[in-house]
Amino acid sequence: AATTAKKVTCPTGQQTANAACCALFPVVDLIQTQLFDGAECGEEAHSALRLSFHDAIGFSIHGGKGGGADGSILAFADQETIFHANGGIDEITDGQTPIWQQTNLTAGDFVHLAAAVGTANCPGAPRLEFKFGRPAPKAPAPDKTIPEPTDSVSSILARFADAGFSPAEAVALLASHTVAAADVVDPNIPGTPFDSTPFTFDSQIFLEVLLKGRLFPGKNNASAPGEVLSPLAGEMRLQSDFAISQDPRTACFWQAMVDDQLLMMAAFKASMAKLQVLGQDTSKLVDCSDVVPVPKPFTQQIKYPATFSKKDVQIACPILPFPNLATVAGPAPTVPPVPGS
Ligand code: HEM
Ligand SMILES: [Ca+2]
Repeated sequence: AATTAKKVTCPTGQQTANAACCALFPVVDLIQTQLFDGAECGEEAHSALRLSFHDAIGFSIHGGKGGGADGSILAFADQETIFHANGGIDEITDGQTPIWQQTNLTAGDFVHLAAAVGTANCPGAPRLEFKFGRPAPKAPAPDKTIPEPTDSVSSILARFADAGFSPAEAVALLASHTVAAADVVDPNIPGTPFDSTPFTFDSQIFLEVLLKGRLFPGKNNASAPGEVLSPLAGEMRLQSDFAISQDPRTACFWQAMVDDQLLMMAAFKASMAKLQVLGQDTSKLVDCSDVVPVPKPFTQQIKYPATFSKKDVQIACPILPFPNLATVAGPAPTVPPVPGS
């Protein structure tokens, strides 16, 4: 039988496996009230997750790049937010800075705790790990470490490999785009989501990116660099997501996620655990994962958006069967923007 782990009760009443983690419960509350409008999976939670990626990926397993998941993007925001790939990131660094300054956390601990808490606000998300104790960042990350939607699959996979991630792990991390919207790809239509359910951590993103494209969400069908035809009005499809869904090196990892909530959750959790300690000496970090809120589950089968069916799927994985999914009734939807930008 499993042994019951010993827990300590914190002055605030919560329990944790390690007394050092007690200091984090008030920070989690602060983040929820001041940053996430009371535990919402809204624009700020989405942006906090994106921020953790843009912070951590400035790292190479071969050395010579940045400090990884060290919070440099927050501490040196004036320098890193200028990078082209960080377009729009200043909104969340500006939002986090005054809240971070109310805490005793280093920038790295704050950025990666906020990402874990924000993700937990999204139903269907896995409960991400949180490791505590990153030292203060030494320097900003160099430019050109963050993949862009105009990049080729080869260049994206090469960048992920350089940071220590396999193609399967890169696809797993892209589950993040299930709770995501674009503000700056087409600046005329801020808050344009990547799937029809940007407040739910479901596998809808993996399905919708495979559907035949029909339109651009821009005014008068205008397109912008980095996007390709999307299946739904009001929805944006990143060129990189589509290319990765179709490339023989990644297509089967992509398709395997469609309607496999548990696979997606487990793969995303494992890859995020790696991402959020990139460049850190993990032997010096304390496991404070039990301060991260437990996300609400998502247990439904996903569905084709109304009017879509299997005939609209651009299947690129010849070896896996495609799941049988129902179609939502009614006319094709228009996906509303994510408010708050
Ligand atoms: C191939 C790699 C990737 C590319 C090219 C890419 C590109 C983008 C772009 C262009 C946007 C929209 C930015 C805007 O216009 O506001 C975006 C949003 C986002 N990305 Fe990625 N991304 C990648 C990987 C990731 C990863 C690995 C994560 C997290 C683990 C992530 C999390 C997010 C989130 C959560 C948003 C939504 C932010 C919001 O709604 O405010 N992305 N991504
Ligand atoms: Ca979604």
